Amino acid sequence: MKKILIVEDESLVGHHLKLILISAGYKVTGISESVGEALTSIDEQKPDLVLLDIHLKGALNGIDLARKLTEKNMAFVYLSANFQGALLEEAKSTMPFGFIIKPFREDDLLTTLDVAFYRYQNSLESSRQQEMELNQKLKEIRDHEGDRMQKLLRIADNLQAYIPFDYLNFILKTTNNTTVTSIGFLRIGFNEYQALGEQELMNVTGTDGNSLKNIYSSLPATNKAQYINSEELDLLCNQNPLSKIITDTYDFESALFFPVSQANSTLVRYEFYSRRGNTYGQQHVALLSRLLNALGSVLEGDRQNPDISNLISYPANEPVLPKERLRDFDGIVGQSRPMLTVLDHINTISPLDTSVLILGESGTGKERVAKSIHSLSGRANKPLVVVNCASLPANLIESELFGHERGAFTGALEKRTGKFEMADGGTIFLDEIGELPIDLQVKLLRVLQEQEIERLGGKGPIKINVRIIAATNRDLEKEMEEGRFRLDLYYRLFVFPIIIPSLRERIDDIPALSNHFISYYSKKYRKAINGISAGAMAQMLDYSWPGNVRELEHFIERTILLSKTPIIEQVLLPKYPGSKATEPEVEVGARMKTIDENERDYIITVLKSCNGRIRGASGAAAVMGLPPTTLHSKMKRLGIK
Ligand SMILES: Nc1ncnc2c1ncn2[C@@H]1O[C@H](COP(=O)(O)OP(=O)(O)OP(=O)(O)O)[C@@H](O)[C@H]1O
Repeated sequence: MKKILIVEDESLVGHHLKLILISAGYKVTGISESVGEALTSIDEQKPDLVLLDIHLKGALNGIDLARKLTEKNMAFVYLSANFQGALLEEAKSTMPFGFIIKPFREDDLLTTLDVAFYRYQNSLESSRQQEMELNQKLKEIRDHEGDRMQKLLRIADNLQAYIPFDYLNFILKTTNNTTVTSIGFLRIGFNEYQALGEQELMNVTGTDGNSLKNIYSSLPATNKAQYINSEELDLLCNQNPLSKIITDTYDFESALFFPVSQANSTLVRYEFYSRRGNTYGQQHVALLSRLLNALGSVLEGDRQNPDISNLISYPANEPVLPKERLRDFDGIVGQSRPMLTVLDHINTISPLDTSVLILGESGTGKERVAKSIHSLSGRANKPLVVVNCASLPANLIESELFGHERGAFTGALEKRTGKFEMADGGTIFLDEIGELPIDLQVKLLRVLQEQEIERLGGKGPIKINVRIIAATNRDLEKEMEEGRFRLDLYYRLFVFPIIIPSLRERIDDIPALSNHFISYYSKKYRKAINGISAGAMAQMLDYSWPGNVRELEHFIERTILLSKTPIIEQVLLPKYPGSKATEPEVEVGARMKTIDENERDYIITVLKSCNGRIRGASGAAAVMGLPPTTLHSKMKRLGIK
């Protein structure tokens, strides 16, 4: 019997809830009226889920309690009379497993709990599975013959999907245990990193050798795990000069430190840094703690040769790639920071069988992401069936999805296999799920729950094994409020959402996407066009792209068709966002710039848009998709200072 704790300061409501839950077959472990009471009760009774009101007796409220429950990895559902604006946002940030709005209908309460248990179980299972995989990976790294730099790099690369970072710094001790040094990996692409040993650190931070030695020797010994966010990071930097130079150089906003005592005592601490605020929490510390044995022995093989002088054996400043995990995301172009987060999510979710909900404006690449998840999953050799729910006439959707028997309705002359059956063993991609009529949403929910379908006019249910990926550009929360989308279906699908940013939010991707489409369409239309001028690129970077990548793609296609020069010299985009793009005009007979002149202009424009920064995820090299050293030599050749 599942156990639920009710946290509610109005005793009438509390007792009413208790009666409903008991008659639905739950065990109610108690009714607490304050956060303190609730925590004691949780320790004693170990409920499976907590149903909590936001307003409680005492100084702390339900959101404070929720934060503690998140740290304990416990399931909880909010219950409140008002979730408005900021309060709702704050409540959502604690990642609840459901919301119930007072007054509620009994049915809605029970469905929400049912869904919450399902989601909790699902997230638990996927995190267990991921943890097992990570443990296994760390063992493989330990047993693998290879140099230490590759080992550290592979550790960093494997941790990325679980603990996102822009920089992972390993603090290490030398053989005699007296000298400390560090090796850091700065993320510059999906699985591309810039290695920073002592020399590189001195170069990028402008610190001289003696100062760096002093910094290392004065590093505070941190023996406990800690995560640090925003303002606290400044405080930490005051005490930790190494964190200070790293944070100042790369504008980090949060950090997580985790000490590990390595069997051969060479590795002392993992330091994760992120440019996003509030990236780290108790769940990351808990994960690292569970991996402590694996992390503690991962460099064990180096016991015979614990000298770290061979660490920096790579050509300095060249990006390093781990020898495995080279992912091809099925043609997804873009390495901007928001896009790297999307790629990380794809990488994590693909091997699991969980449903995925892809959210994003029209033309952002939702279908492309769905294809990538399918092709990276264990179902890749089975079909991926794409259904656009918006383009099907309402009266045909059901037979289209579930199929029909001959004679099931007037006009059903032949038996028809539905899309779900076609996708058996594979994946179905339900695009524009927000358009699905409400009665079919119930049927879809049943497919998700029971993994079976029923053909129209059929004799009974048919078992199927299909993974569902759904996508929408609608605001589903608003659709639910207005009664057009079912809450239970939303939560079933929302187990793993992937949010694709609009192109406006990742302008760093515009050069790479443009070059990709230029090369694709110039080949397709057999035109010798191989680049775009700096001025034209600057205009493209300035435009707001309301139609996102699709608009960019169509624009380049038209430009290629009309262009008469080997380099696209000029583009004419609307001045006001929202107005229609004008067709590009091509200069005829004008003096053409040389390729070098164009390259020079392009590099200068990108450098300007990156505030002169070359390295780093938002540096010019990353924007152009070049290693920083290559960019340096190009700049030297073209006389750019
Ligand atoms: N990151 C990307 N890299 C390469 N091509 C992309 C990328 N994102 C989108 N595209 C291309 O842009 C076009 C639109 O993408 P897609 O159809 O996946 O968008 P969508 O979000 O599903 O749109 P809608 O909501 O209108 O269905 C496609 O031709 C797709 O291949």
